[in-house]
Amino acid sequence: MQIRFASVGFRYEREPILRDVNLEIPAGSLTVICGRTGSGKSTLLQLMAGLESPTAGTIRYKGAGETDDRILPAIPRERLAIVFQMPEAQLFAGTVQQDVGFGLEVRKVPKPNQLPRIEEALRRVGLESSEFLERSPFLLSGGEKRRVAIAGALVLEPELLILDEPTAGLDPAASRELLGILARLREQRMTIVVATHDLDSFFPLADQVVVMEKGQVAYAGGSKGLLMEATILQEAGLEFPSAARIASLLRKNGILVEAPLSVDELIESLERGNLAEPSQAADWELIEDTYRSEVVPISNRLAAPVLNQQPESSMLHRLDPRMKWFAMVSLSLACLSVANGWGVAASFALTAALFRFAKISWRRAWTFFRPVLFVFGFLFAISAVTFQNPDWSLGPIGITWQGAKLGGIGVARFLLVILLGFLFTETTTGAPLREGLEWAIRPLRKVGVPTRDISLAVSIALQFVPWILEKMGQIRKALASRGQEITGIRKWSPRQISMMVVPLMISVLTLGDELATAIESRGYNRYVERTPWYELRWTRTDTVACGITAVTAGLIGWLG
Ligand SMILES: Nc1ncnc2c1ncn2[C@@H]1O[C@H](COP(=O)(O)OP(=O)(O)OP(=O)(O)O)[C@@H](O)[C@H]1O
Repeated sequence: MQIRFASVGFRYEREPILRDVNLEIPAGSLTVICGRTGSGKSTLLQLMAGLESPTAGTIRYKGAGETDDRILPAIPRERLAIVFQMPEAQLFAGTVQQDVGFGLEVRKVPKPNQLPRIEEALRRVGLESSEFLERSPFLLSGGEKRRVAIAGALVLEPELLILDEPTAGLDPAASRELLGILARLREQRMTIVVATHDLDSFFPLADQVVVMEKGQVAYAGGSKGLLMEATILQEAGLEFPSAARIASLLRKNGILVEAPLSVDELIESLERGNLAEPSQAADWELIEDTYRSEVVPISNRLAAPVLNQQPESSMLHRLDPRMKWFAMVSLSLACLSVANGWGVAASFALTAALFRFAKISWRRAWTFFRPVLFVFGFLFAISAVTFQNPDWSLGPIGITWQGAKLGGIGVARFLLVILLGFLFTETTTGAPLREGLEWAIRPLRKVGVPTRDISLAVSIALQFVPWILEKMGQIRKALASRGQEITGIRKWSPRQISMMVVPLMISVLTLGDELATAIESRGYNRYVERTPWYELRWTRTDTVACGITAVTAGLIGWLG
């Protein structure tokens, strides 16, 4: 399958993540996408897999034997498969057979036809079905889990296979096996796109290398061409592949080598042992020189990256955390005390103004609140229902306006408190949040309250919420990539939630375990005084903000 990006742009929130991406992925090729962390590789892959839509430009796909290229959804999504970073965290079924067969189940492939396809997918990734079909995917080794995840992508027989960091975290043997699998898939003319930092492994395999820098394509072309323009790799903050570094060093020391792309090629050319003139040039010049003597490959340096993705911050971000704790608690109490529509309206208006002031994007807030709104809507509905003296009825179910009003106000109060908590965590990072709380509750230490444990637990718990939501988004994308595309309210159906629970619980437990180990390994001791690395600093702005908050909280309390 051939893929063509034409002037593609993308943003999650305000800041552009990708800009003016023009790229062609030839059918049957293996393309390697590299770039420093945060340069937009994973985002590019998700657009390619149709899990996100470009905010500018188009992505066109042309299948084997097709005359015209098409955009999604005219091209069925099952022809594009993606395997995410650390896909093992997204395995969820009880057996390998169920996990690999998930995409077939979703596509309602008849049961008798499923098993041969699952076995074939396992064979393609080098797993013996008789040994693995009935095993739990959670009890496999890291390399085996990753192969199961790839089999889950291959089972729908896609024409395009996208892999994000496929060798990350694998030992050298597992990595080599995975490279062998990809080499075989390429021989079968599958189009493969890999985002990776592991240039040593992928350079020799790549038909095309794409270098991403700050959301733009800095280079797209052959791997030798890239080494001929070695400064591009340097500017993109990437290491040269070891074979290239060793080759240039050997050249410097008088041993001529043909420009190798892999260590194997290097050893082969060394065995031939042609001598070279010693050189005094700089490392990157030597690398360019070494590869320039080769046949001229395709190479095209593209638009110079200009993006600066510094996150925006507001005055709310800069306020002292003690002031923000005070504001959150006093405004939350005021919101909880409102008992009429005016109070509710004023509190929402204030919260909306604070969100705007803090420059929190509506899209992010909406992602956070969607699940909560569903629960609150349900609570509101049941508070309005009555079976005695209804004001209005639909069959046996009656509605009272009084119940609806009281339920509405109750739900609004709690929603406001959650909104304020969200605002607080969005504008305060972990260390200030913790220091501020610890300062406020420190006097309780005298009466034996473990204040340090409490502040640590609260700051971790508050930051767990956005993390969990982000994880849920990733799992939903993983399910969508395997054919489970659910939109609207059905995203929150019991079936959908049950499928997300297993990988989510595994992620939460793993993170909890890692956090506990990290805290322990850093020598955390609740009884020992530690040096804070965030210094609390109260300024005049904080005093003014405190005054405004107190007045506003009083006004809301009075109005409500
Ligand atoms: N769901 C999201 N919401 C908002 N911003 C995001 C989201 N996902 C990624 N980003 C931002 O987009 C930018 C590019 O991220 P991306 O994951 O594509 O980079 P990457 O090159 O794949 O990095 P890495 O090598 O670390 O995986 C980063 O600044 C990141 O913070």
